[in-house]
Amino acid sequence: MGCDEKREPAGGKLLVGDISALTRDHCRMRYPAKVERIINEFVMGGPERMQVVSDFDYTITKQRTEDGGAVPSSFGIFNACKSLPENFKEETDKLYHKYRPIEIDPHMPIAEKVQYMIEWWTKSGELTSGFPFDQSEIDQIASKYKHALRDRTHEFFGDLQRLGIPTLVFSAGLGNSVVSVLRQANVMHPNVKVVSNFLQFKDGLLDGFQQPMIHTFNKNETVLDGNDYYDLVHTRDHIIVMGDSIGDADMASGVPASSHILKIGFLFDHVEANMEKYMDTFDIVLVDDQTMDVPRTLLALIEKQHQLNLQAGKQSSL
Ligand SMILES: C[n+]1cn([C@@H]2O[C@H](COP(=O)(O)OP(=O)(O)O)[C@@H](O)[C@H]2O)c2nc(N)[nH]c(=O)c21
Ligand SMILES: [Mg+2]
Repeated sequence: MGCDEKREPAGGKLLVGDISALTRDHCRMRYPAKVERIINEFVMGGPERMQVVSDFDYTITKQRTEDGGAVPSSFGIFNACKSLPENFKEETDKLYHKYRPIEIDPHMPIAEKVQYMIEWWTKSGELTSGFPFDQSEIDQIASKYKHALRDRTHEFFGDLQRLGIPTLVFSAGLGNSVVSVLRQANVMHPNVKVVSNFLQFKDGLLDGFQQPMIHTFNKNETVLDGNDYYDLVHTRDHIIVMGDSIGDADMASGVPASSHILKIGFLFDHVEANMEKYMDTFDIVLVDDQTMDVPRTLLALIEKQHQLNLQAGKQSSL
């Protein structure tokens, strides 16, 4: 805690009880006072100290659509492509049934799981090898799902661009699908970076995934170490993390310990059974909220104060 704590936004300290998006029934917080403190830090620090880190599948895409239609994951979009070899789906399904239970096993230590995840992504990469493939196939399937993003996603990415806030979309899925959906939804602005597994080609044929491999348990800022994006964000110590899985809450691990991190979790499946764990893990838990309204509210508060500061700066220089 620095001397920032004694400073307050121009209109006085913000209270969570006065922020209507945070007082709605489906918005839960275990420690509202902590959320309030972080929001005030964010507002005082301004956009130049902010960064956003978001999961893709079922965080940027919806967990539930109006027409009840299922939204495929990024791997699911690839699996729906027509030119995959006959046995591809069968073989990757076998891997899924073997490794998925390990990924979500509540009893196995993470260190042990990591080896299995490396095995899974490696074998999946091997199956994704040795046949011709065109990105346009992914684009065609992805175009059907560009409307399956959370309501006001377009506005949210617009806010982030206007405020110049670096936004990392982190996915242990397939980057080619992630970028295709984001591009076709017109939100792939220059401030947006996708870190994920991208297809690799050799001699005109698929050759697995590019390095570094991003799997469930290294999906955090430590894998960025040393790359350009790390240089861009490592001084931005005010971080909004958004995800739908418990593991997503760790996406900002690797940033300096002094950072202020606000974790937003979207909870949809088995709400009762999962609530306790989500409340332990995320600062704000949004239950069946298929919008970007809460993160947008935070950005609006930051922008309002920023504009007041700019105006005050102009007046004092007159
Ligand atoms: C290697 N591999 C991993 N997965 C799953 O893809 C998920 C991608 O991880 P994520 O990016 O954290 O996405 P999420 O938002 O869906 O959690 C992992 O959690 C795995 O369960 C996979 N799913 C499919 N269909 N095929 C694969 O080859 C495959
Ligand atoms: Mg997800």
